[in-house]
Amino acid sequence: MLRWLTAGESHGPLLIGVLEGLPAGVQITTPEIQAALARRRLGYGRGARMKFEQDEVRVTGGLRHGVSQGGPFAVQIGNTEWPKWESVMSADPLAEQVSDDPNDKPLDGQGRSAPLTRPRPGHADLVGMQKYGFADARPVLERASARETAARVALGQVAASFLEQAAGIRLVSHTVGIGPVGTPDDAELPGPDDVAALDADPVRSFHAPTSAAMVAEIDDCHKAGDTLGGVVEVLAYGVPPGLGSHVHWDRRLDSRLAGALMGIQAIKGVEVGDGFRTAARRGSVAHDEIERGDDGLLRRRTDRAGGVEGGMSTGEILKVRAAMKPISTVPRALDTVDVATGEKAVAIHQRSDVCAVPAAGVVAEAMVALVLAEALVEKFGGDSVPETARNIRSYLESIPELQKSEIR
Ligand SMILES: Cc1cc2nc3c(=O)[nH]c(=O)nc-3n(C[C@H](O)[C@H](O)[C@H](O)COP(=O)(O)O)c2cc1C
Ligand SMILES: C=C(O[C@@H]1CC(C(=O)O)=C[C@@H](OP(=O)(O)O)[C@H]1O)C(=O)O
Repeated sequence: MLRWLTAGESHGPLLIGVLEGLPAGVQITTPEIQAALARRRLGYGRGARMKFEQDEVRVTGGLRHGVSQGGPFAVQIGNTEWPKWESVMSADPLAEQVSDDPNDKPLDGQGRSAPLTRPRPGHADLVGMQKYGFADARPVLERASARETAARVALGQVAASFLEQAAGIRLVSHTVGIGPVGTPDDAELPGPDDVAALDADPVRSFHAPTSAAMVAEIDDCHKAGDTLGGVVEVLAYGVPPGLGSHVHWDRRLDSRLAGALMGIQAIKGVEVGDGFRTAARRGSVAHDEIERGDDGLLRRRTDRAGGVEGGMSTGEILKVRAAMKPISTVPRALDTVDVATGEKAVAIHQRSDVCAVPAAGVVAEAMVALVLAEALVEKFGGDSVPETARNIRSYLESIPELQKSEIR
């Protein structure tokens, strides 16, 4: 069983990620995790914080000399902004605190401690205050913030290394929509060797004309004091048939992928394969017909299903999309109510991303890596990478000749 947890606040000293159940023998280094985190900070339209925030990575468990040891993998990601937030986010009571009320904030002379009482529509502020009994949105936004996704990307990089080393599975993510600008449906799909080119594109698009239109849309939106969402796609190459299961809803690979992707801040919709587009087709052109190739292997003529049938991977390219709503901290601030006075107000805004869709793609890739790694460990077990790899080989060999299919 593979499990993962994150902890830490957006403006706290650091984030923590723990991955438990990882086999021994995964080769991974701190600079590789650092590089994965740098990819998450990429993307035209991100705000001021991403320019100066340096993710300070420290692996504190599970790794020795660049190789996983079978125990829980633990990573810390320091927030370089922490010195400015030390008193606002102090874990312990401050010496100058005068009240016992946990909602009373001591002044730190920087204005950061002022209670946030003008909840932003679309963020977790208001309902989080109601639910947890806070008079201030600070503690809510600190954990609702997508800063937390840095920890997931660090863990996802470990999962991705395991997938590649044990099973030859490689992942790619790219942006397919920003606001109203979308990549044409017949555009070429990026492959695993295109990751560097994608990371070099300002919006992580694989289609040059669309990329330019996306950048123009972000510029336009920025000028208008507004924000944007969009759609990202994650592709996994080399996934063997049989991950997940048809036998129970919570064992289905598509259900687990959808849950993991919907668990990313601001994701409002998930598609597996052609998803909603398939719903508009007739059955004769909605499914992937099966044929036998000259090499004797079965294959699908198309991949409309996105590599999942009956809740199990088919061996075709796994394709999932996630739709992100526009950033809710809108510079031209939205109407709200000041819950300290009951008066009409505009929502809090200090700084924010205009568009974080390219970063969300990197986070989505990490979530897919974690789900696939969990499904791989579940199906093939193994306490070490060679043992998992051996089990995969033995399973693939055991499939009867007339049922053997291509793995793409
Ligand atoms: C990579 C990434 C960056 C984000 N940056 C911001 C931001 O700068 N400002 C903001 O208000 N929301 C930002 N968000 C979105 C909020 O985290 C999200 O709207 C909030 O958690 C509420 O969304 P929910 O209703 O889906 O939980 C970002 C999300 C992601 C995935
Ligand atoms: C810090 C990150 O994203 C943050 C996500 C976020 C939000 O509300 O989700 C709000 C912004 O933070 P701040 O309010 O401190 O400027 C983003 O910068 C990150 O991705 O590392």
